Amino acid sequence: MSGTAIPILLKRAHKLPSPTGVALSIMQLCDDERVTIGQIATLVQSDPALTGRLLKQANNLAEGMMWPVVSAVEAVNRLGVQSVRLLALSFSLVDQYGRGECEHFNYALFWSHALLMAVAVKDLGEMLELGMADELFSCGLLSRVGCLALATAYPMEYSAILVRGLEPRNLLAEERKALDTDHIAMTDRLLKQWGLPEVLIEPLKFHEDPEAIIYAHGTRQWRLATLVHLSLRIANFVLHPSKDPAFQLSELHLLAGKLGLDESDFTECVDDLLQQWRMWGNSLNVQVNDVSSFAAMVESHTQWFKVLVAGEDARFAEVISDYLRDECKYETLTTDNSQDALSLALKFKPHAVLTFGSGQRMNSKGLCQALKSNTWSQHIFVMMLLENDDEHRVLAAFDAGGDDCLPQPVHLRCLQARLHTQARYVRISEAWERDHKRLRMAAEDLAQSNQRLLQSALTDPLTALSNRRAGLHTLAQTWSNASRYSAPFSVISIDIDHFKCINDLHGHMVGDDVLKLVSECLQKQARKEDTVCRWGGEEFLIICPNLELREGAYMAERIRQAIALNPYATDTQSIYITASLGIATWDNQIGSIEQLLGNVDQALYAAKRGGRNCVGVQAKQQVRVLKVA
Ligand SMILES: Nc1nc2c(ncn2[C@@H]2O[C@H](COP(=O)(O)OP(=O)(O)OP(=O)(O)O)[C@@H](O)[C@H]2O)c(=O)[nH]1
Repeated sequence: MSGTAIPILLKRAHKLPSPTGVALSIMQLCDDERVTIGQIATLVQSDPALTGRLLKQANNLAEGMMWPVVSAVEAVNRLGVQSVRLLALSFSLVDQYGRGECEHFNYALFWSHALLMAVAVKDLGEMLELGMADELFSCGLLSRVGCLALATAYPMEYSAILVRGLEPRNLLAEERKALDTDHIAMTDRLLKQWGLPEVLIEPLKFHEDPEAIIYAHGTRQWRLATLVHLSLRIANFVLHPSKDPAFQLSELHLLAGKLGLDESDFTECVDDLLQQWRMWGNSLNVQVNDVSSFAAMVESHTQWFKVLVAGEDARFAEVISDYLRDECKYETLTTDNSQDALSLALKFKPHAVLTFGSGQRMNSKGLCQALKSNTWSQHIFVMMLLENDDEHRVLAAFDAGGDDCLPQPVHLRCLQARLHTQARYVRISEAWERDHKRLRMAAEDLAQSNQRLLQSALTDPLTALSNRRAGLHTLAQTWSNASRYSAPFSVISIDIDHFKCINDLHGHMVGDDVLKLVSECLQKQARKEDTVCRWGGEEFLIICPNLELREGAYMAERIRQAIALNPYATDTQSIYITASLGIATWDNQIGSIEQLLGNVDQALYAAKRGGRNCVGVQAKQQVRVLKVA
């Protein structure tokens, strides 16, 4: 957190969410190493609501055991001291912060969402063996407590941000701009303060943006961060349904798949956790929606799967089509001839084609071959319904490019099961495709940022010339070319004369402008193949490949004149600028770049000593200064 915000936050620290009463006493007591279970249980008993909730949680854990947990001592024993501490904290926050001053912060929705995340992180986390149930529950419940903290500490300011309904990424940026902190940082701060395990806190930082996860794929930390993100998406799916629930669902299944959860296990688990969410909602007085089962939601959003039924027997085609529409909620079309089937496939873009018949109007084998030979239709799943399942017919169906076949009479339930698998495959592969596209875009963004970073690391910000580091790199390349092809090259150093006086007399801003003016002048004078760089302060270097000493000396002299003839004009006066230049050329005798640069320096110093505004030339261990008559 930077500058001004610390005092503001410190001033408002007392307004940040914190447990009170019995919960606070329990937390303090649990932090004492000598505490006994009996002491904690006595404290728990002083709060009947808390006792009831802990008993419920302990009995959830004890599911399948012969005797239910009935006393506070047993509950504390079963849950463990740390779990009791975290649960007391969580329940206390839910009780106290059900309402508040921040106008556009929906407190009821916040807790409803948090509770659903809590149950999701706990249930899925247990299934994936990522931690202890109660720790996972508290971690899920408080994973976005930073939002509540901002609403509590800055009610007016945060309300003004929330009313704009920003996307998560923009919301974070706005929070930082207006409050100099954000809800992710606040969550991190509070959870550390409340003593949640560090291994659970760290992954929470990435729960809104899984592409930013820094952990290696498949590690425990990666799985935790992905789990919390999945739980966030489940809670969003239930509480903030989008215009495209089928899309949201396919994203959920893809994420679950990444965590190794099988689709039917996942559906079952979500159904179970929705039930728990309702139970917890009642017990904690948190509002919960009356949602239909998750399995039913999955079922009702499979409508997008489109099937073209193309069969010679139009009546039978209608029967299949009606069944798929009514029972599976698929979108269907029927036809009884091959030609129409192709044009319908082009317009309707079905995910699957069911075809049967080998008469004049409908040639299912021919239709299958036509679909599989066109690029636009190759991917369509083609199922052929055969008159019987003799080996010859089955092999011929696959030879024609069919993806699957069923013998007639068709068992509609079997057909449904096969198409359902295909629909699931299509849904996952579409989601995968989107995921892949997002990753590719993220990789492109990263490559561009890296390129910009590299560029800025090699560029002088004031003059936009190559900087010293880039200059050294070019020198090394030029050196290696010269050694390989025995092609000479020259290096010219340019140092503005009495630059300190310009700064002292006219100020640094003018000094900067003069540096820019000189750099433009150098670029104009340099050849295309030369590299002009800012070597430091008021010194520049030009690396000139394939330039002998004689021509190099002419070029240096030309540059000197150009600088001298190009004064810097202010509104009131012209500032005359001169520079001293040194030049040296590579030859086989020079053993290193440092030696060559040393020669250029000698030439430059000679020019300075020789009265400035002139060119020093270093050749064959001799230095001379070119004097202009
Ligand atoms: N405005 C401005 N001044 C700079 C920058 N970098 C270095 N300087 C100044 O450049 C001046 C260089 O001064 P000196 O090394 O004494 O050289 P000089 O005054 O040019 O004298 P001679 O080279 O001996 O002719 C110092 O005052 C630096 O503060 C810059 O980016 N902008």
